[in-house]
Amino acid sequence: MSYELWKEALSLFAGGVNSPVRALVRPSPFFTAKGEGPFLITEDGKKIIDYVLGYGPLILGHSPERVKQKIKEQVDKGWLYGTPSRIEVELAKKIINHIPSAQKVRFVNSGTEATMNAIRLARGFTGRTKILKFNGNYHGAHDYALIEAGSAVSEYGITISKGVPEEVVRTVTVCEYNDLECVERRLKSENIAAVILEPVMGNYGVIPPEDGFLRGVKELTSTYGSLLIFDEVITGFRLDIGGAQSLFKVVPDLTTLGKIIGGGLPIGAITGKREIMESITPAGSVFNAGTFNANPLSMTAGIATIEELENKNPYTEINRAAEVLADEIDQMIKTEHVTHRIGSMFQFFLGVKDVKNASDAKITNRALYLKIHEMLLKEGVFIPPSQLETIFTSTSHNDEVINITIDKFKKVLGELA
Ligand SMILES: Cc1ncc(COP(=O)(O)O)c(C=O)c1O
Ligand SMILES: NCC(=O)CCC(=O)O
Repeated sequence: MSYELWKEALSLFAGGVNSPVRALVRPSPFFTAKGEGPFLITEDGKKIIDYVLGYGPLILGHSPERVKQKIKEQVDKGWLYGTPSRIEVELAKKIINHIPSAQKVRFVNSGTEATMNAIRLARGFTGRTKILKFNGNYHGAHDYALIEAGSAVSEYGITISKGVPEEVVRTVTVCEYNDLECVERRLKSENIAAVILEPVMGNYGVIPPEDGFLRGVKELTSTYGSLLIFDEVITGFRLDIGGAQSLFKVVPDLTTLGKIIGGGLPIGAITGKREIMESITPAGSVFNAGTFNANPLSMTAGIATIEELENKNPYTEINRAAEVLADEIDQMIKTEHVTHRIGSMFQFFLGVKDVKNASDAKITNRALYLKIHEMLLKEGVFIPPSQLETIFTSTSHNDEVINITIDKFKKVLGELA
């Protein structure tokens, strides 16, 4: 049973979990025994409609048949070689084929590793040290990313993580999202190696770039000799098969990927312009290595997932599911709020009127959001346990599932009114 496992977990893990966002589930975290299509089946035998989807990777829902089959076939061939393999070549070709900025690829094991290495690469390539990031953007859990970050960092009230050295903090400068003037000021006055950003914010609720913001940052970085890194760990292969950069037609110098490209298995990738990527070891001297880099099982699940996206082009369908649900919720909430949706990502902000950056979003009524999360979970619907995370749809969220979800929202919001 979940509750007994939770009690045990509290004695085994810091805060009972292995990633902090998971501890926020109310009234206490449920333990999952199985994932199937749009559902999580808990250790208590409850079937729950899942809009968290592993925090983004599961664009085809849980355990999609073809991906499962391909993983099983790969298991028969072994799951770690310590040598190059045909499958990493195949997945890299798919990424280069779809992502406009991608000319070469380095596979790593998480989004965190991807942005950490992309930042080192930008520093090594430009010979500069400073990085410009945006308040509330989340780039994983390494030192250079844990400064005014979104997601669980902000949810737990951490501005700069303890343990990050002062010297490191001084190498990172921060602007508000959508504030081009700030970007220009910083690029002018500080010697910046790279600007890193989420092309659509997905770690402070969903906050889209304003018209001209991404293009403006691109122009400014090229004027001042800095590199532009799009962190597409969430948006890559989700907003479009070519990521946000295809959707907005702005091509960065480097792109970090993760989540969907591993089909639900651990993965990350740094990709970008050939001449920059050539600085990575052993071609260049910006060091990267990893026992598990380009792991055969992750490569296989990634290829199978991208093949499904190529063959079925499900974007209209998953976007529509999100649109129907987001619109219904938007109309049901009678108090002041904002709903942002882009493609199959959305989130609602309670008690605010206009949200264009993390400072605007900071004052949303998070306690009420959590209450809604808790009441929905009781009804069998799992939305993220934090206002700052994104609600995702997948190809498994069909009309029936969406309609059930709408009814559950109606019930919960009705009870709260
Ligand atoms: C935009 C972005 N970058 C990086 C990361 C870190 O990825 P990982 O959790 O795989 O380390 C995340 C995780 O959610 C993310 O959303
Ligand atoms: N939006 C942040 C994440 O998706 C990360 C998940 C985790 O840290 O467990």
